[in-house]
Amino acid sequence: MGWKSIHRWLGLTVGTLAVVLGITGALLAVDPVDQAWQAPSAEPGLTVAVLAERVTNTVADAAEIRRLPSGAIVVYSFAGEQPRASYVDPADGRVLGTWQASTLPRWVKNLHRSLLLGDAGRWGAAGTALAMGVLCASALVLLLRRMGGWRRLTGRVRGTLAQRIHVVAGRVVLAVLCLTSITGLTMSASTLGLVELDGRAEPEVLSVATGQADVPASQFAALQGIAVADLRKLTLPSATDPEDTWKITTAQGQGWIDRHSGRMLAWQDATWAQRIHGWAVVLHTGNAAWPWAVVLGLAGASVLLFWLSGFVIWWQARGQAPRITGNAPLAQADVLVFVASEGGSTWGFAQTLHDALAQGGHRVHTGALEDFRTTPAARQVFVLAATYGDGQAPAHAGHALDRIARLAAGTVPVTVLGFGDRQFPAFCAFAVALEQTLRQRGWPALLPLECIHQQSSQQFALWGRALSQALGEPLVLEHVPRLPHTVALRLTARKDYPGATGQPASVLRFAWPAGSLGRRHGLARFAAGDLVGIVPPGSGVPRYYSLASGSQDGFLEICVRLMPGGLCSTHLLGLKAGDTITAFIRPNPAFALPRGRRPVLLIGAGSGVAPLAGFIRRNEARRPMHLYFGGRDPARDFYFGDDLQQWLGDDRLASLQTAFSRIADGGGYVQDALRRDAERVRGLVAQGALVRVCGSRTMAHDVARTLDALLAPMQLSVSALKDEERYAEDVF
Ligand SMILES: Cc1cc2nc3c(=O)[nH]c(=O)nc-3n(C[C@H](O)[C@H](O)[C@H](O)COP(=O)(O)O)c2cc1C
Repeated sequence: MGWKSIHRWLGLTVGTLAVVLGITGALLAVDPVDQAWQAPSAEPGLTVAVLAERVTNTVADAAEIRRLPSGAIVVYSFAGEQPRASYVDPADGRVLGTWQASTLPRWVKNLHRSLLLGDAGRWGAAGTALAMGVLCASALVLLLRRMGGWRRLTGRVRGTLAQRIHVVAGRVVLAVLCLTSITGLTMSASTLGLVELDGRAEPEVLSVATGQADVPASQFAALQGIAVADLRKLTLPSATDPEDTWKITTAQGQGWIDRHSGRMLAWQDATWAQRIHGWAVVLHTGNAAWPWAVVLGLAGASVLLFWLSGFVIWWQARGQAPRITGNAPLAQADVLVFVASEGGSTWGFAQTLHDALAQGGHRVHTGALEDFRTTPAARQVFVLAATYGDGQAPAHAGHALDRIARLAAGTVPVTVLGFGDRQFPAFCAFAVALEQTLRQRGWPALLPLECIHQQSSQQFALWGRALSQALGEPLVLEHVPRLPHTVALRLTARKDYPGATGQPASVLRFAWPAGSLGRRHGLARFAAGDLVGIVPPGSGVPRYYSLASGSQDGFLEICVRLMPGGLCSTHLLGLKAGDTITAFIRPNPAFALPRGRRPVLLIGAGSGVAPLAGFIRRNEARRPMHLYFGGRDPARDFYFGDDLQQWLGDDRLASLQTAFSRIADGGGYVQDALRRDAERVRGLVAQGALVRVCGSRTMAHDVARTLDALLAPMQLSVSALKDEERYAEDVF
């Protein structure tokens, strides 16, 4: 069982009890905070001798003086037969008011300590604390794996909202939760009698009358050397027993003092078990320092957040869990498909491939990559591998690469298909490593490695076409991902362009429905650079377009170029004002522009200028934004051209450089414009500029190569900028 399973199942089961302990713990943290405000602490340097004198002067029948961990002094006395506990001011011994152990109902403490089940419940609570410890340890392993090691622990967290909440909260409170479970276990060990704090007998000592007048407490030599800061409790001798002694307990131990002479009669050092227990209590309850109690309270309350977000993560993963239908037995299959997936989506693609091949008459077996093997019956092997944790394998396939590297090469072709995201510097790194290892070992391949960006169904379908050709069989890979809730959007305006190479294009503006999914539901907020998924009629596969507007603009705008034979672009370019489309929003947080004053370098080609135009439109703060636009012909594909001129005029756009490749003196490609402006580009990067690139994959690749060359003298590269989260691409 891996760390992930341990974490998941412990979290889902014992996690519910941990929520009870967390919430009650958070409530109990109120007490130390409350007590810290009730009474003052002793002045620094005050000795127990002086304190005892002051208190005995004001409280005639004082029986015991306690210093609470908060520093407040409480005196226990008797009013007749009635025991009483009062706060006193250590400055003069004045009684300040009645002391109460807790302002909370007793059952809260009992619920926390024993789940309201008495002794059996104490074992239950201890077991839960142990489970919390294991949850924390597994969380640390998973956190490091997810983020790609210690060095990246503080990096940006990616994933769904629930995943981000779980990971970010984990980074903040994991250490505190670990500590509370360890200290909780330490305390349970003594409450349950597993550890004896002090097995020694008390010394048999008595006060001896000297015949002279008794020394007053303020002159007790034994008490003069002890600061109030070290005091735990001071028990006064009984008024009626002349042989009774004073007894003092401090963090260091306990001592017995002659009531007549004030001499220390006996002293016992605190045992190690007592000292450790003392620290555990302080750290677990926060009773010695109210700010720590606040931290503990927040950490306790966060357990509920972990449980809820963990539950959502489990629920979502459940929906994507591998459930391959129609799986042929391994030994009989002529096609084997092996999958490495963290979030589960790659299994969906595997199922699509599986079904298409099975429909073509193949016997297909699909399994997890850690079970990689070939069989005598296998004719083709496919490996579908996602990359995680900044270039690493998904957790379940952590050892698969090493295993494959040790296998003797077979003769059956093994084709790798990677799944990743270009926003990561190590794009599809695990698939690349698999491909390299397989080729180095001598395995043949039917097709070279292909990497699918952001789970693109279109890219997968294209790979399917290449596969169909290579196999010499008809094969269509139409992967229909699970779609989120969609809404109908109504076209309100369009601006048409002749487009380059005879492919007309339009900027389409849709009204954003304020009611159903719109602004009133915070969930549906979107920003320029996010994606709108459009489901064309007659297909379940959405096509994604980058948004040129944000919800604050009050409309949704995209730039669409007609793709020859393209179902969605044909549908969109055929729309008239008033027609509707079916759509949903897919956030693209890695491409979003963080707020700030840092300059922004925007590089876009063709319809790729759309999200960049959206950034400029919202640049009300007039941060310096510089746009490099690449097109073919200003008369045909200068999308947003009029808007850009207007934004230049009102300073939303600081500068605009264009390059048109199909006209004389047009300036070539956008990367040529960057090269011409090398000094300026370096200057902007030196000022901390953020870079956003949007356009075709080839264009993004050429821009990255150009910038690598331009930045080399600064010992910088595109990959270094990506590491610093200053460089993001949106490619299609
Ligand atoms: C936390 C996290 C880390 C990721 N790290 C990388 C990475 O280093 N390189 C990459 O190309 N993709 C990375 N991705 C993107 C995933 O590989 C991509 O979304 C993939 O399609 C997920 O497939 P799965 O759902 O089967 O796990 C990461 C995604 C997440 C959530």
